[in-house]
Amino acid sequence: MAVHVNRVVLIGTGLVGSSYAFAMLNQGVSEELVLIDLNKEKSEGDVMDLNHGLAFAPSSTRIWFGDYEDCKDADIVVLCAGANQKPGETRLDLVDKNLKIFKNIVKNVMDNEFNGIFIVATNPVDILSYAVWKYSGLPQSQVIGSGTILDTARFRYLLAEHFDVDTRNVHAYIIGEHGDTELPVWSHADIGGMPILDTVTDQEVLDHLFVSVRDAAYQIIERKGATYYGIAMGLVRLTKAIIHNENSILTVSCFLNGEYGEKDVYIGVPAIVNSKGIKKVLELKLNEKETKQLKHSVSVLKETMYPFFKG
Ligand SMILES: NC(=O)C1=CN([C@@H]2O[C@H](COP(=O)(O)OP(=O)(O)OC[C@H]3O[C@@H](n4cnc5c(N)ncnc54)[C@H](O)[C@@H]3O)[C@@H](O)[C@H]2O)C=CC1
Ligand SMILES: CC(=O)C(=O)O
Repeated sequence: MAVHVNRVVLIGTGLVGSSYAFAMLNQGVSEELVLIDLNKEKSEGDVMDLNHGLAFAPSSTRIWFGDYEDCKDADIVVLCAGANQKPGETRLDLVDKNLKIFKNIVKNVMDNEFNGIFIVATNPVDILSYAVWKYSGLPQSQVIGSGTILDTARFRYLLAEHFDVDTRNVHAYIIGEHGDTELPVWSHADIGGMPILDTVTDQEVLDHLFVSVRDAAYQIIERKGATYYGIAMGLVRLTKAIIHNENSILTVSCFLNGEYGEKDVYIGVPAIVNSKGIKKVLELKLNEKETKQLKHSVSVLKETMYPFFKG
């Protein structure tokens, strides 16, 4: 019997993509990593540079500059190609430009009979995940957006700082659009089994923590032009959940088909992720305020994307 060699194809090796490739190598996640980008020179340079680090990696990875034919045998295709936000731009402002880029990329991938899992990182990530599902014709379970994986990580970090505990002991989710209408699920946030709302009752403190999460990307973009390390590590976490068939719960952008009373939208919610992709969307019991906020987030996404998909 032939031994399966796991292969990840990364399309878009800019700041996010190359940080992802670096993190993949450092964590020894896949046996093969293929880089594709319009900017061939830059990508070839990355391949050389990454290969020179192999002697220090925890396990061996074959890395090369490839083309769309390499998608045929891939387990995962990670999409980081496209425009990023300039200072003052929202993620939704990128929709037109990046949808055009994605139509082309997804066609090239599917022309090579790809039947693995798509991971989408490019913004606006919820709308582009919906687009990848539509353009590819793959089942919804095989298209996963990074959703609020990064926002949730930022939230956990800021809460950990506030309470002076290890980030990994904070259990709290940001859900909704990966963008300005996202929301914190305070009703299910706990540290070591103790609900945060039992300890903090000052709404101003809670609001300040959340706003710092929601606006983190703007703060970073103002300072250094782009964000990439946090998302790169989040994408690697997601890749590992798929490659190792982990059944891990992550806040990713997935298709809602009645969950939370919503349909026909990709949005960030907790879901179980394994080698088949999205195994199950978890439906948190939200309070009235959270339910309203999620509904608003869904409607903003639909209003933005439907003109591109519904004639
Ligand atoms: N989901 C999330 O949490 C996050 C998402 N992002 C998003 O990731 C995306 C990438 O950001 P950066 O890496 O900073 O941008 P970048 O400009 O550094 O890199 C984009 C890359 O895409 C390539 N590209 C463009 N069109 C292509 C095509 N048709 N085929 C192949 N490659 C193509 C470019 O040559 C470039 O190398 C942006 O949309 C950004 O907003 C960024 C941070 C967090
Ligand atoms: C750019 C972006 O989406 C983020 O850092 O959250």
